[in-house]
Amino acid sequence: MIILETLLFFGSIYALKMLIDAVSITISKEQTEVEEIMYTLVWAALLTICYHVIKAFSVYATEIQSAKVSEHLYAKIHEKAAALDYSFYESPEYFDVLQRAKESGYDRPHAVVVTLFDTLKQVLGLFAIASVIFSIDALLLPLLVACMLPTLFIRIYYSDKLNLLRLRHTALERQSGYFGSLLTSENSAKEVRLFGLGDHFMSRLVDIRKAIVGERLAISYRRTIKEVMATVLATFGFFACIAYVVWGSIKGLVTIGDIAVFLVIFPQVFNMMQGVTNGITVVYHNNIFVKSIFDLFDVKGTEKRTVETEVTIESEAPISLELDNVSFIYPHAAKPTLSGINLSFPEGKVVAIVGLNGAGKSTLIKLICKLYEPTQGNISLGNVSINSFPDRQYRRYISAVFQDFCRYNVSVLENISLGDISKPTHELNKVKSAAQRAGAHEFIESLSDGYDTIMGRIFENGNEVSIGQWQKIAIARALYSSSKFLVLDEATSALDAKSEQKFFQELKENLNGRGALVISHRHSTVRHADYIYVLSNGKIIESGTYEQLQYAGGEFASLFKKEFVQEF
Ligand SMILES: Nc1ncnc2c1ncn2[C@@H]1O[C@H](COP(=O)(O)OP(=O)(O)OP(=O)(O)O)[C@@H](O)[C@H]1O
Repeated sequence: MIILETLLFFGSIYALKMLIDAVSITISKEQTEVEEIMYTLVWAALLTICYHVIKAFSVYATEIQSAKVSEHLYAKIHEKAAALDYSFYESPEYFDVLQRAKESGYDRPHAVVVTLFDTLKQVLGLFAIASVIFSIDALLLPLLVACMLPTLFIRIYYSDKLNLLRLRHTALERQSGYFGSLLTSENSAKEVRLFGLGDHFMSRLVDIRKAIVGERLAISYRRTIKEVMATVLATFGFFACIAYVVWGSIKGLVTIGDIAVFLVIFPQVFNMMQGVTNGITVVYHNNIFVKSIFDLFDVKGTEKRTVETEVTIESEAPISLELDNVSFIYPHAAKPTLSGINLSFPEGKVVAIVGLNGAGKSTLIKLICKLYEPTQGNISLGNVSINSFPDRQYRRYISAVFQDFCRYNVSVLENISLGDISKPTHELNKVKSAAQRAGAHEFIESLSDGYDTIMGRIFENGNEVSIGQWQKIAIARALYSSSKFLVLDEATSALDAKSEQKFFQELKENLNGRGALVISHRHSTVRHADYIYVLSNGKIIESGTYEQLQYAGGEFASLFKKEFVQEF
């Protein structure tokens, strides 16, 4: 379409020149050649109409193309971010790459496509015009090109400078985004008001923004000065070309049609050359941003073996998840968080892990959920190393309620059924049963639309519920899955005492033969466990049944004695 559009443009210009020449011949011969004039006039009109029709459709085609490219890349960015290992969320460098890709995600590819087509059109148009100009005088063309080159070089030079600045500023941009979100998000709204932190965070935000914008504007200022100089130079050059052609017409070297056409197309050449220079600069500039997207696509997963073939666990008896001498050190951390952990987590049993803050309990859960690999030792499921399982298959065996569980702003039904998206969607009976076991059914029924109620306040008609009620939904989500093991990391911390007691009293029955790994600081929770491990500074220091540990009078007994007294 662009080629057709250019040919039509060139054709209409040429028909115009023929028309002027026909008119000037008529005047010089002092005889009227109406037929010839009408003929070229009709041609010029037809070509101009076709040119405008094709041009309109060409704009539409570009819109389709750019929308498709943008949507595709936008989807790919999110797909890539979701597919990367959890460990990437430990790395500030990854967040920088992700931030740059997200920044460039939607607008930049669109801008590249639109500008690319636009510039291509301008270049083809220039070729068409160049041939006309060439036919007037061969010297004009190189002169015109030379006029525009300094502007092009200056813009490319400063695009590079701005990009280097952008790379240097990514971390600052993230910081400013962070302080911005503290000022605007619901999560921080209460504390910001209560502690009067608004002005404090605002001044941090303003300082960062000043540093970012100040440097950027300083570069833009230097670029503007140089551009003005180059444009003045180019304009002198263009007017020198006009003088040259006018002089040629006085000498009788060019026809009236030629000079008329030159004067008609001259402003267009000027604009087109400006357009091409702008286009090349914009494509170059935006391409730097688009490169950020490909930098994200190039991020490789960790060195983990990727297993494709599913494993069959050959055991009729209940299986067990075993940790054998497992140690773990976080990337960039100085010392291990877990050392020499031996632990058994059998199907059908409730196992508890207790320990002080920072003992390594949540880290242990991350290893069990295969979000990290142990630095040493082995984790096996049904006597098969978990490294032999494809991630997807392994995670079908485990469901979890994390301390920082997700609050999905979708319907209650969807919220719970997200626990197992492989099940036929929205099996209301199974969802209800999970909600009943989590103690959530009653409050769900009291919501305006029951299980169809949209949760959270982000979307229209959303219903906010209490944190404890959100936690019950998260528990229902985990119970809805058909996994063989359930991990509960402080999963009942927001439940009222009555609900928590009921939940743990009925846990065994509600587990339907699954295993449950419970992390809790509460005595009332731990005492329901079949077996307890005590973790301290990343090591298991005691293990046994509740009675054995109380009797032993060690760390566990001293940890829970006080609370025991308080509770009763
Ligand atoms: N992402 C991380 N990178 C580096 N070190 C970490 C990371 N997360 C936790 N740690 C370190 O590991 C230690 C154990 O943390 P973990 O969250 O496993 O403790 P926990 O026993 O679950 O504590 P709590 O009872 O407070 O939830 C912490 O002291 C912390 O220093």
